Amino acid sequence: MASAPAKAPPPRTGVTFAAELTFEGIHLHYGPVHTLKGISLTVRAGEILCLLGPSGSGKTSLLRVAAGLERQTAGRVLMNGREVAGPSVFEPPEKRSVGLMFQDFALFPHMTVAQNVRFGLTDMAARIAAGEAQLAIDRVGLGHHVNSYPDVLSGGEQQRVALARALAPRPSVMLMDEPFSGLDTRLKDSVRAETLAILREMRATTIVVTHDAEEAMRLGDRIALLDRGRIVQAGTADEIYHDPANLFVAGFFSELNTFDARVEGNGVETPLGRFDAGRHAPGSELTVAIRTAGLDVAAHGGGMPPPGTVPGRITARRFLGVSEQLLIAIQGADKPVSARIRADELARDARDVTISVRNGDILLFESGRESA
Ligand SMILES: Nc1ncnc2c1ncn2[C@@H]1O[C@H](COP(=O)(O)OP(=O)(O)OP(=O)(O)O)[C@@H](O)[C@H]1O
Repeated sequence: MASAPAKAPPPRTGVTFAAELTFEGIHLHYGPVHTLKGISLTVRAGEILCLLGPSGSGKTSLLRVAAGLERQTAGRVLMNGREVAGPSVFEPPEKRSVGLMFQDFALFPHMTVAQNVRFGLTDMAARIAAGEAQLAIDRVGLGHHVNSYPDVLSGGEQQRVALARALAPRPSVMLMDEPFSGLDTRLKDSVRAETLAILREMRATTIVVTHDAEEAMRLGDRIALLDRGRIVQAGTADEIYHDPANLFVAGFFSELNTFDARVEGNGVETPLGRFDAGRHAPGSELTVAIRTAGLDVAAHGGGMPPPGTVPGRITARRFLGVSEQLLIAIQGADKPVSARIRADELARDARDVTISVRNGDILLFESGRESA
C-alpha cells in the first residue's frame, strides 16, 4: 500500500499512508542478556510516540525490532493488523515501509544531497525518483543545496537531509533514534519544531527515541517510558506528569525532594509539613515526593512563620537564567531541600526564608513497591 504506484505522477503533497504499529509481548535476548521483557504497545496511525527511558532501557532495541533490523525472541510485530514479524514470519526492513533516521544522520559523504535522498528510492523509475527526492528536499527547505555535499552543510542542515532521505519513500512508519542529540542546544529547538511540523504534515506514524523527558513532552502525542526492558507507563505528557505510576516515572519527569513517612490518621508528616494521605491507609509506609518547582519560598524577617509554612535557611543558591536553584536547610531533614524558583522571585540577600508546598506538586508512593 505504501510504495508509490510507478505510473502515477508524484502527488503534490508528500502525505504517507500511515500504518498502525503494534508490538505484542515482545521479548528480545542478546545471548544471555534479556533486553526486552514483554513489550506490548500500539502506536496509532499518524501518531507521534516518544519512546523515553534511561540509557540501556531498551529503546533502540525496540526500534530495531520494529524496523526488522533485529528479530525478537518471542512476540509479534503487526502493521495495520498484518504480522510482519512473529514465530513463523519475518519481513526484512525493505518490505516493511519504514523510514529510519539515526542520531549520526549516516549521510554518505561522497554523495550530494540529491544523491543521498534518492538512495532509498531505488524501486522507482529514475525520473520519478528524482522528482520525489526533489519534493522531499524542498519540503525540508534545502532546495538551494541539492548539489551540495554533506560536509559543507551545518549540523541542522545535515539533519534535514537525513529527514528528507527517510521521508522520500513515504514510509508508513518513521523510526527515529535520538534524531536531535547530535545538534547543539541552540539549534535543537528550531530543528525539532521544524521536524515536528513536517512529520505532522506528512502524517506518518512515528516513533522517536529519546532519553530527554522534556523533548518527549514537546514532541510526542503520547510517551512510553521504558525501564530495564519494560514499559512502566504509557500516556500523554499530561497524564504521566500529573499521575506518575511510580517514583521512577515521577523522578524522570521532575526534580524531586523525597521523604519517608508513615500515614498517621489521614495524613503524613514530613519536614515540609503535614499532607493529606489521600487513599493511603493509616500505617502505610510512603515515599513522599515533592517537586522542587512546587515550593514557594519567601524571605522571612523573624518571628513566627506564617501558618502553612516552615522556616529554613538558604545554604546554597545557583542562578540558572530563567530559574534559580536553592538549597535550604530545614529542621527535621537530614539534608537540605532543593527548590527551583523564578530567578527574580527572592531578594538577593535573603538568608532566612519560609517555605510552603503547592498541593499539586506532592506525590505519594507506597514504599518498596514499583507502583503507586
Ligand atoms: N548487539 C547487542 N549485543 C548485546 N547486548 C546488546 C546489544 N545491543 C544492545 N544490547 C544491550 O541491551 C540493552 C538495551 O540496549 P539499548 O541500546 O536498546 O538501550 P537504549 O535504551 O537505547 O540505550 P541508549 O539510550 O544508551 O542508547 C543494554 O543493556 C545493551 O547493553
